[in-house]
Amino acid sequence: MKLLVTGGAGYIGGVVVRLLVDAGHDVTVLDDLSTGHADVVPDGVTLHEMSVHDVGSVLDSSFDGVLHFAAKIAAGESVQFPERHYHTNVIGSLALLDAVRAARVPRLVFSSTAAVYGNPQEVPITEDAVKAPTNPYGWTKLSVDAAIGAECTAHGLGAISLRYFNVAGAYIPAAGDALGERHDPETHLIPIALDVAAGKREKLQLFGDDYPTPDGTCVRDYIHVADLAAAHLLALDAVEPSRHKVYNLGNGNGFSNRQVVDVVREVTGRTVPVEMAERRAGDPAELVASSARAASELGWVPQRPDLHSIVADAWTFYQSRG
Ligand SMILES: NC(=O)c1ccc[n+]([C@@H]2O[C@H](COP(=O)([O-])OP(=O)(O)OC[C@H]3O[C@@H](n4cnc5c(N)ncnc54)[C@H](O)[C@@H]3O)[C@@H](O)[C@H]2O)c1
Ligand SMILES: O=c1ccn([C@@H]2O[C@H](COP(=O)(O)OP(=O)(O)O[C@H]3O[C@H](CO)[C@H](O)[C@H](O)[C@H]3O)[C@@H](O)[C@H]2O)c(=O)[nH]1
Repeated sequence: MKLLVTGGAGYIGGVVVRLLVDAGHDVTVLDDLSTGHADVVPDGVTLHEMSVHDVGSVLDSSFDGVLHFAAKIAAGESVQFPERHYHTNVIGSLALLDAVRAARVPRLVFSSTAAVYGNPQEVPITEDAVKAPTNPYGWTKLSVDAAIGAECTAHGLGAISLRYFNVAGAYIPAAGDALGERHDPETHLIPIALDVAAGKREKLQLFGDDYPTPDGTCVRDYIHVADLAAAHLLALDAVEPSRHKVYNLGNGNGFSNRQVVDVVREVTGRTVPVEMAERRAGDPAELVASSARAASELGWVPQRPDLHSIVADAWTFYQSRG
């Protein structure tokens, strides 16, 4: 298939691009490099360095599908600067839908998120659970999911929203460069904890220990980036015209922030000094996925569900970067 990948120079999009190219697809990347890196895009893949708001100048009827990763991603930032998230995630995605409609591109795979659920009434969270985001980031993704659903009904697009839980780890291929998280500034727990383990930061601040969870810190469900990426290839094959399908992607195992730090200590063999800090605004207490629908309908089976291997791959990548 001829595919456009927005955000394909980013952490997750970059791994998906690699898998798509390996599977023989003809891939084009659109990315403004605001958080991504041009060196992630493989040789032979065209990179349009531009904003998703201008995607209409690139997309034409020769494309068979779009995978849409380009977004602002930090939930905490979205509380302080909601306008950034609405501008990129909502207005940018509406520009993409306009371009998809104009060019009659038949397939869309969208990066949605566990943040659409907010504080769940039950865990594990199924796709039918109540959606009550606790931060603007989650609201932007929920509103785009709704816009995509309406687009499919009205105009015949076939789309899949993949609701990722917490993506972590690195893609370590047998040959070629490894790909992992390189956000600047970094906001995610695991890469920050690795920074502390490596001595690049003095200590890890843990945001809140008074949540209604077993040890008081937030609980998350970590999914290996390579497992997550594999789901996108399955989704491309599962798209059906005029339908919008939604799948949660996680391992179904919750780890508290303290437990994550313990795993980082075990994997690295280093000390990770921790300092308790205030809650970070917008954080839901617990996000753990039921991915039963993705298993039964997409045939998706994570190959690296163990948090130790996820952190070990992140550490291998971290060390490879010196
Ligand atoms: N990382 C996670 O745990 C997680 C969890 C759930 C959902 N997601 C979603 O997955 C997607 C990818 O996340 P990621 O972790 O790879 O983040 P990332 O920041 O590494 O990648 C995002 C990419 O989009 C690009 N981009 C941002 N704004 C753009 C714009 N206006 N125009 C064009 N390109 C733009 C960035 O340069 C970057 O390359 C996002 O949509 C995010 O919301 C991520
Ligand atoms: O220095 C830090 C960084 C994070 N945390 C805590 O670690 C947990 C995980 O935080 P992350 O920032 O790593 O991830 P989030 O759960 O906030 O969000 C991530 O996963 C979500 C899905 O669950 C989203 O889609 C989002 O894009 C992605 O950033 C939270 O309780 C957070 O407060 C700390 O205590 N200290």
